[in-house]
Amino acid sequence: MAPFSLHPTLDNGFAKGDPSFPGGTLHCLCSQNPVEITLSSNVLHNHACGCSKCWKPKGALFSLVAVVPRPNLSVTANEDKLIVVDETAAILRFACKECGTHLYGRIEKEHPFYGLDFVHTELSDQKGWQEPQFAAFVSSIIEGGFDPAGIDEVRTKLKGLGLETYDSLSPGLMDAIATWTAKKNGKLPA
Ligand SMILES: N[C@@H](CCC(=O)N[C@@H](CSCO)C(=O)NCC(=O)O)C(=O)O
Ligand SMILES: [Zn+2]
Ligand SMILES: [Zn+2]
Repeated sequence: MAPFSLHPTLDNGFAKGDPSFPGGTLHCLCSQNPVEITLSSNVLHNHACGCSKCWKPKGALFSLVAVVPRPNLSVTANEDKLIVVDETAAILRFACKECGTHLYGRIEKEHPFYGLDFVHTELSDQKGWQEPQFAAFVSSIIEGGFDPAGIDEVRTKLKGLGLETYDSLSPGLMDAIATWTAKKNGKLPA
């Protein structure tokens, strides 16, 4: 198998975050007039995502993506450079039109994760953000062109980093989605 990069933050191991970290700023990769967002809290559910929609740094197989309550996110510089990459997706991903970096993803329709914004903490210069908790949508990297013969090696590397691997989201998040659906369709009390 040719060498591959899971993600620059994962390849050589990563440090645990600081549970009392108060939040900070994230910025796109433009050298001039970068778009900046400010988070007023740490993130939750940080995870590696192999899906084709989440933003990945160049050469990486995975995205690192986390959520933050929507009221805790504000765009604090150069908002005029943001565009939505796919208006049809559930998660509307706001990207810098110059460098292509996704700053945040927001849900505007009825959805189990309505009220949570999706962010990439690697875009921050600060330390203390929650560390990755698991790897999601691992098989989806094949949709992106990864050789299926190498997928066991990918799962082994992720597990070696302490990240359990799933081909959708983690059981906790899948249960949260199922609970939301059951309440919506009346199978469970709202
Ligand atoms: N195989 C597909 C999977 C795409 C997918 O369903 N992605 C998830 C997770 S993104 C963050 O964890 C999702 O919820 N997508 C909704 C959206 O992107 O709007 C693929 O690889 O494309
Ligand atoms: Zn940019
Ligand atoms: Zn994803």
